[in-house]
Amino acid sequence: MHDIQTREDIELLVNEFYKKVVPDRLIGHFFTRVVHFTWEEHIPVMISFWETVLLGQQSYKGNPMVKHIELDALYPLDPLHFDRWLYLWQETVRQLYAGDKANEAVDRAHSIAKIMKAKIAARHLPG
Ligand code: HEM
Repeated sequence: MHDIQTREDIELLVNEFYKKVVPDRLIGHFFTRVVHFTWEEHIPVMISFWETVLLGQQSYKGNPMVKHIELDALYPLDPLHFDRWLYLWQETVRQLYAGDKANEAVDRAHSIAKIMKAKIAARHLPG
């Protein structure tokens, strides 16, 4: 088993991740019913995001925080959704890759999710 080294490695990771996400009972509906995006556009954005995070390519220019605040307004995102997302992400990374970048993919997802969860939870407070 090798480490994550190229955009193609990330492409496989993202595609395999979504094979688990789409039929998932807890979070699949966000991708199939809540948002109306096209996979042809979304997949390359996700690949670029992880290429930027892990391989330093600067190919992603966007704001995931804003996207998820908008998503939460359409259908409330709660901690269980984040836990499920992270579980499936970690499972997919571990199935495919081993090494520093693979560890980083898991760790960075957890730290980004923690920030997203906190910002979204704060928006759910009254007042
Ligand atoms: C509760 C867990 C999550 C759910 C249900 C979820 C769902 C989604 C959905 C439906 C979109 C498409 C939004 C749109 O195009 O309108 C999206 C975009 C995205 N998500 Fe998540 N997400 C979750 C957690 C995360 C986490 C933890 C990360 C990062 C580690 C992440 C990274 C991204 C990125 C980079 C995009 C693309 C934003 C853009 O278009 O610029 N997501 N997510």
